[in-house]
Amino acid sequence: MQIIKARDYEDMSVKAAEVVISHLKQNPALNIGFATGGTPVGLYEHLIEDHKKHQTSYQEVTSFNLDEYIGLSYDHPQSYHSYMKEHLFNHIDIRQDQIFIPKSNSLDPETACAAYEDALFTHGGIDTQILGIGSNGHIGFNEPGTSFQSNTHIVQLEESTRAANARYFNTISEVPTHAITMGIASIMRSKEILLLVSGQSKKDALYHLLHGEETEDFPASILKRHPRVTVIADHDARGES
Ligand SMILES: N[C@@H]1[C@@H](O)[C@H](O)[C@@H](COP(=O)(O)O)O[C@@H]1O
Repeated sequence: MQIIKARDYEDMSVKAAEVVISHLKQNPALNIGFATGGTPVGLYEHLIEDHKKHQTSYQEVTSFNLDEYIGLSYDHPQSYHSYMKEHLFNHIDIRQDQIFIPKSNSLDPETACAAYEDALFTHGGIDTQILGIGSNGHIGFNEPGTSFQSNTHIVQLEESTRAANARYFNTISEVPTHAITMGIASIMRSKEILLLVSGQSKKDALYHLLHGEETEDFPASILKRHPRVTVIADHDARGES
């Protein structure tokens, strides 16, 4: 696990964008795994800025998102479909038919999960997976206790996760209780993983990741087994004085 030390959120975002852009330069047909949440917003801003300034193209890119809520329409402002449009896809030249986000509103979500795994496989898997981390160690929406062997699956969200995400909704009761997420095994099949960690609220999670044991009770701990993980963590998340 390589650790890149960033000063603050902005520095973390710039450094993350540099990594993604360098991967895109090496492989314009990169398969990118995107994350949502507050953490990668700055990275996406820098990707958009770079696209406008240097015409870095996404026309050959295929994208896969980690997760999507069940029970929100795709055009609900807090759906991850809307998030990705607002924060990235509406501002770059990615092809609509190359965007994959779990079809959480399917009549048959189990089949949608299997179809998502098929799409990942058919496209040759993810080259560069961007990840955030929940304060309980969740990655994607894989809550503590999720099997390390899990593929894309339906999850019930922990109350702490719903509470953390309630800031985007009017009340916590509006936060969905379930989601579809890529599983731990699906994430681990990515060729390279870029984990972004920012802020004091993630300090304990980062400490656990770096120094704690590998356990399904802390999903991110599996990342130690992956041969190519880069963690970009800012000063507050590292908790250094
Ligand atoms: N499903 C998302 C994750 O993909 C994200 O990485 C994490 C941290 O979110 P944030 O970056 O807002 O702290 O929790 C959310 O619930």
